Amino acid sequence: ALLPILSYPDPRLRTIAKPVKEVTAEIKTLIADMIETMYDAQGIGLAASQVDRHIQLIVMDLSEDKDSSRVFINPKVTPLVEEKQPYEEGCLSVPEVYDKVERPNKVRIEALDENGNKIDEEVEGLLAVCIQHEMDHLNGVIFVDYLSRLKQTRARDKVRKVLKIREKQG
Ligand SMILES: O=C(O)C[C@@H](Cc1ccccc1)C(=O)SCC(=O)c1ccccc1
Ligand SMILES: [Zn+2]
Repeated sequence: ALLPILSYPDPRLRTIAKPVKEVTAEIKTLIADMIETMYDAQGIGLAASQVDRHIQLIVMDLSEDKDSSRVFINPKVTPLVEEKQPYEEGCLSVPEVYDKVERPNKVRIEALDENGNKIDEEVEGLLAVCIQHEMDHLNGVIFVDYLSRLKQTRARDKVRKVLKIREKQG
């Protein structure tokens, strides 16, 4: 089922997500709904925080054909390089706002997958950028927090405008 995505600056987006204790049937349903919602919103990632579920769960799919989704439960991300690189980011909770954010572009991801199997990978490029962006969501951080006050104000105005237009479109 499609889930409503919280929009910036909704304070619920600032909630700190709790670890997942057990991958229950309910959580497997949430995973499927998040993947469906991510594709419908044309995203490459989605954190549970964005659908108002405050548990440490991320889904991602960077593939062209949108046929290889990945699930990260209780993820831990460790930068593998000091140097930060800028990357043009977007966010499904801040629609139609794109801006450069500097992040390490090589990280180690430790997590569980949807079957409770351990994930321990070194990734770089867009996958590294995206997992850090999603991890931020689980910690109540949104990419606009890294931008200037002026850009944050412009982002708030833009989101308000976009949501009004989407409401009219029905
Ligand atoms: O809000 C989210 O977490 C999803 C977000 C993930 C993300 C994209 C790009 C850089 C960092 C994190 C999106 O999918 S935004 C929409 C999108 O598909 C996209 C935007 C910019 C570059 C590439 C993809
Ligand atoms: Zn986001």
